[in-house]
Amino acid sequence: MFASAPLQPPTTNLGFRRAVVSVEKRIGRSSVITPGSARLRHPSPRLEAVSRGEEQCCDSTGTGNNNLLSLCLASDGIYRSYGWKWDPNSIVGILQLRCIARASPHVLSTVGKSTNILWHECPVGKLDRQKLLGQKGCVVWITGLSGSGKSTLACSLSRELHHKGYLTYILDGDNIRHGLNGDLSFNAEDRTENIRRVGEVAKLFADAGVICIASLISPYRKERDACRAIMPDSSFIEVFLNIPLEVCEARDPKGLYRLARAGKIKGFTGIDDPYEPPLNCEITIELEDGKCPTPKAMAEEVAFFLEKNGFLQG
Ligand SMILES: Nc1ncnc2c1ncn2[C@@H]1O[C@H](COP(=O)(O)OS(=O)(=O)O)[C@@H](OP(=O)(O)O)[C@H]1O
Ligand SMILES: Nc1ncnc2c1ncn2[C@@H]1O[C@H](COP(=O)(O)OP(=O)(O)O)[C@@H](O)[C@H]1O
Repeated sequence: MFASAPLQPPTTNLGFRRAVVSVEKRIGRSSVITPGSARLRHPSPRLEAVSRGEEQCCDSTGTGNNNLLSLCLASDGIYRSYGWKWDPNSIVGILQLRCIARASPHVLSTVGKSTNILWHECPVGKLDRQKLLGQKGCVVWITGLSGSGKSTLACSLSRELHHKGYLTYILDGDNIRHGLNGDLSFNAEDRTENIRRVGEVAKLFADAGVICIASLISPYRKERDACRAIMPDSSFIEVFLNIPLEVCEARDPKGLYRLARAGKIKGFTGIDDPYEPPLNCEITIELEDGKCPTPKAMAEEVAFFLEKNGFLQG
């Protein structure tokens, strides 16, 4: 059941600090093979940190071989790992490793232009918040042309989930540009930054346990994929509103296509600026018999996906 291939001493990436982990002993029915190596049996485990006592939990992703560990930084400055649930829906196995890391607890780091910074952990973790809310934080990322119905779907989904007792929050491109991203234009560089920032904010909402609905054109595949990449496994749900340009243009609720066609807006998505459709998104919504599904039907499709994938339980 457990592959016997020797692993590297698991180097657990805590983002700003790297801790070389040596396995101390095996507890329970899972998976430590030899000192200095550990292997988890689930091919792609979705690990959730279980916060213990007064220790601080660090969500972390191990490198290589699916060798994922989450570590707790205890007050004595030693990292230890405890029991993890594999899968939030069905506990197919409890891993109970006990690891000790040789690492300094106070390693300052540099991220971009931020020097000498230290990540602070809190004993109240994501799992605790999810239990409290009875849902799992995630990002529903709605992408599509202007006028494709992103805001309509976002509102409809939010309403549907809210009525069922789930906490949602919408990050709408138009709205965010009224505040946080008001310094950004629509040139490629600024759109990239727009998407990056919304991705980071969405990640925080998801970490808070909220079902975060991000609706922005987000025309570039690379940037959407980058947002996906910063999210924990499978909690980024990309919804492509694949509504043809002709339909969006006919709707033109803000008159922007008309202005773009008249050359009064330069670099308008779909007219003289590119839109790169997703290649591998979770949900695609498109015309059926030439008609767009109703906002309610679109929302129900997304809500069904969330339900089926365990996001609507703590
Ligand atoms: N040049 C150009 N191209 C596309 N859209 C434009 C442009 N200029 C202004 N608008 C208005 O801005 C809204 C899109 O903002 P986003 O933040 O979602 O765009 S992006 O993701 O940065 O591409 C978009 O809103 P939606 O129609 O809701 O998509 C437009 O109202
Ligand atoms: N499923 C739908 N069926 C019919 N009309 C829709 C649908 N979704 C949106 N619309 C209409 O299309 C227009 C653009 O929708 P909107 O949500 O503002 O798009 P976006 O946020 O992508 O720009 C609005 O007038 C809206 O009422």
